[in-house]
Amino acid sequence: MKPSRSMLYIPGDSPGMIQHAPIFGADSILLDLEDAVALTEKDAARRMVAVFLKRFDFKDLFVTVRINGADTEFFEKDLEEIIPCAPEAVRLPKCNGPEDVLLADKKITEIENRCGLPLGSVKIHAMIETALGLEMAFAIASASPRVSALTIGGQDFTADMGVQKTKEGRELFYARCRVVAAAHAAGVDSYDTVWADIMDNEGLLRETKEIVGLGFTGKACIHPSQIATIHKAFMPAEKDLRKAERVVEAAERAEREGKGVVSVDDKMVDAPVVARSRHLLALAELYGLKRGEL
Ligand SMILES: CC(=O)SCCNC(=O)CCNC(=O)[C@H](O)C(C)(C)COP(=O)(O)OP(=O)(O)OC[C@H]1O[C@@H](n2cnc3c(N)ncnc32)[C@H](O)[C@@H]1OP(=O)(O)O
Ligand SMILES: O=C([O-])CC(=O)C(=O)O
Ligand SMILES: [Mg+2]
Repeated sequence: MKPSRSMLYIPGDSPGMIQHAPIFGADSILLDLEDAVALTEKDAARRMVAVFLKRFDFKDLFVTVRINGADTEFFEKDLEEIIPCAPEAVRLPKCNGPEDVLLADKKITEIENRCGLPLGSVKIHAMIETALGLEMAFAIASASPRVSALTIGGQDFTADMGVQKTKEGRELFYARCRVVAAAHAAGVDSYDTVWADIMDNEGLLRETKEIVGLGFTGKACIHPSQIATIHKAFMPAEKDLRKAERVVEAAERAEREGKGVVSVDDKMVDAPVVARSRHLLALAELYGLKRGEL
């Protein structure tokens, strides 16, 4: 298993940015054909992204492409040109219900068949960007086995709701909770929305710690300088890891000694506490902390 904490957006019509993608240290990248690309550049961007997917060595980066929405004239063309190049996933913006996923799924299946690609190999990351999409979040996440992540687009969601997007993010709190729970219930990953202020990495760190606390498995970003901050926020705090180690040790000792319940730091340790502790230790290891390094 590889970490999937950071996903860097790169405009699909910026070859200079795309060619540097492997050096930034992101876990994944998102070549954008949607809102980062002007209407007049849509065809050129699509062609450019297809050429990069075919010819460029992205090393071990997880490469996804954000196509244009099912309600646009670009949707079919995007799928026709991008799927044969076999990106790991396509991000589907503005999903309002399972029918949007099913439409993309059907088209992708046709193209995979035609091109001799393994069926189901190109995944869908479905974006929740409207109030209607939010109400349908679980149905969207479970519409097809091709969906491997739900993501929230905070700019579009707040625009749809007619509210302002703030750094504190109260207006997104319910939507974030609902998206992350729907994703988890469907057994898929969850990506939080971008932090728009590229000069304010302190704010990004605070926000990322919050969304990690809600259970998101990753966060999108728009600038290479945001990647390290996101990774820092995903790493569990040292004091929490030390506590988790004590909990797991105590639980293993109790099991050897045939005891049901033990206490650590004067607090009862039961099965969910042990499960959470093991999960935290596993995450730290996934994010690069070696055993015994604490
Ligand atoms: C609401 C939404 O849908 S958000 C998602 C869509 N938006 C995007 O994809 C935007 C992605 N980000 C960007 O395009 C840019 O970061 C911008 C326009 C916000 C700022 O760009 P710049 O003003 O060039 O930033 P800056 O001067 O700090 O860039 C420094 C270097 O990083 C590069 N860089 C900046 N952003 C990125 C990026 N996302 N990916 C790769 N390289 C990047 C620049 O090309 C520049 O490289 P250079 O030194 O070789 O010339
Ligand atoms: O993925 C994101 O956060 C960017 C986006 O489309 C939005 O905020 O509407
Ligand atoms: Mg959006």
